[in-house]
Amino acid sequence: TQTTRPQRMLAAVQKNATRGDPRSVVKAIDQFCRQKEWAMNVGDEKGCILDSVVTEVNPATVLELGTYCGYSTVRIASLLPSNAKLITLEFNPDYAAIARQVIAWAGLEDKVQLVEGASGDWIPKMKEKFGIETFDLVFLDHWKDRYLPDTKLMEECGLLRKGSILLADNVICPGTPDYLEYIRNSPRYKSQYFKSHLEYTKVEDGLEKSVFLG
Ligand SMILES: Nc1ncnc2c1ncn2CCCCCNC(=O)c1cc(-c2ccc(F)cc2)cc(O)c1O
Ligand SMILES: [Mg+2]
Repeated sequence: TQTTRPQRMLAAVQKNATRGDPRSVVKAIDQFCRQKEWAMNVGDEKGCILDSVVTEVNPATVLELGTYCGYSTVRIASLLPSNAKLITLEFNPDYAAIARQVIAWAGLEDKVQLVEGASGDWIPKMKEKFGIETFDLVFLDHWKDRYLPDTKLMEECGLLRKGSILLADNVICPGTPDYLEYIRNSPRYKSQYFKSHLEYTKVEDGLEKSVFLG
């Protein structure tokens, strides 16, 4: 029977990457996506911007919305200090099953909690279920029409503190116009656009980094 693209991506990781070596996992996925099949990972170009933001923030608590196959999960978790926690939400159980194996191959399962379900359902439960006060960094990479409602939800649930950083993928392609309009015009955020390209292509895309001012 036919395998899925995430299954073929995992096979490429298990074939070409070294267990316990997150950089080799990232490299194997990028090679698979450039040489074999495009896939919607944040990719190597935007991934470097992601890395620089994670390193600058040095977060103790991270929320990732939209795990997919775990590529950005591995990039982020590999840069976290030992006591830091990354919670990643994935709606699609098939993607989640692959992501768990990718994260395990990278040896990062102790830093990552992958939760299956919709962001709108889980954001209100973060404090009670995971003992989270606030998130130092949120990486938005899920349904593009959920970026705005989920940001408002995080504000309402008190999950953001003065200085919390939101980093949003795909603000140009596929695009998140309502989110951009809100976050760039709200007096409660200071935003910065990092121009880049849609993963593995020459199409323009970028990351929007926003600081919550409280
Ligand atoms: N916990 C949760 N709650 C709600 N939704 C949830 C979720 N967990 C997952 N999802 C559902 C997200 C499904 C994937 C989201 N990402 C995308 O849709 C995405 C698409 C492109 C793309 C660009 C140009 C093209 F021509 C085609 C595709 C690129 C990207 O970098 C993307 O991140
Ligand atoms: Mg994306």
